[in-house]
Amino acid sequence: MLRRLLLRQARRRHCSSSFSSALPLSSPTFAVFGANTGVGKTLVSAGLAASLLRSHAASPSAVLYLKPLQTGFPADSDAGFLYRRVPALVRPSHAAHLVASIDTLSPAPSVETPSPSREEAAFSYDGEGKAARKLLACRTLYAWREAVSPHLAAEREGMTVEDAHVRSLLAACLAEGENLGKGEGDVWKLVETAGGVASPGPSGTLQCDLYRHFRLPTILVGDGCLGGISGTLSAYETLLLRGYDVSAVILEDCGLSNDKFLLSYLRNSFWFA
Ligand SMILES: C[C@H](N)[C@H](N)CCCCCC(=O)O
Repeated sequence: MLRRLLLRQARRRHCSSSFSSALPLSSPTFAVFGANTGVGKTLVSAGLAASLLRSHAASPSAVLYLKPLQTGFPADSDAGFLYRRVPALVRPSHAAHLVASIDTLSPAPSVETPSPSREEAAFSYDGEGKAARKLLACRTLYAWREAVSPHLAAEREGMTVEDAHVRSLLAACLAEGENLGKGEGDVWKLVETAGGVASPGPSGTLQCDLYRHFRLPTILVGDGCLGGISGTLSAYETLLLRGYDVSAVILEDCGLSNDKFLLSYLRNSFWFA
């Protein structure tokens, strides 16, 4: 259901910049933004990747997960989380052969890079019928050691990156991802941002501005905890004001029914009209 909704949104995407027009519409591509850090963007990305890869149809044949900015690395590695956890989530499903890979393109000099810098693992699942081959590629673009905001890590660790470089490396990875499926089925792509919608990137530019050029349809991971209604609405409106299409708002249930309030508020709001 969510997949169908996201697919419809991806196809409705307007092509208003050189980056977005370069992204083929056959590859549903989503930005995953959060109302704050720690709200579960990586869990949602992992769940989405697993549910796409569980499909026993040939398509989608691949999921490309990109984490453009990772701090706290390598202890914090959202790409690592998907690489380790998604194969286990695929396991109970249908016949499939999954190849998962992980790599990091540009770690700061202060980072102790895992060795080898690229890993790959293959999984075969028992099941009936013809096994569909699937790929999961998890990639971190820039990584810093300290678990702080990217602008601060960049300053402290002497690796600042200009916005144009972040964008062009991201664009190159998205374009390269086209070859993942080898034409056997759609390639879905997820771009998980760092922290909240307005958390700064390495140059200090807010990430909601940094990635605006791509015009990616967006999944907002809201906050189901106390204070999360306000945080989620602020994040949502921050995205809408910048012209993002927010395809879905997903939040953890912390027992406060934040989802019910948000749904009823948004249904009656100017934004939803
Ligand atoms: C350390 C970990 N990687 C976090 N997700 C980074 C979050 C940065 C948030 C910056 C901020 O908005 O104050």
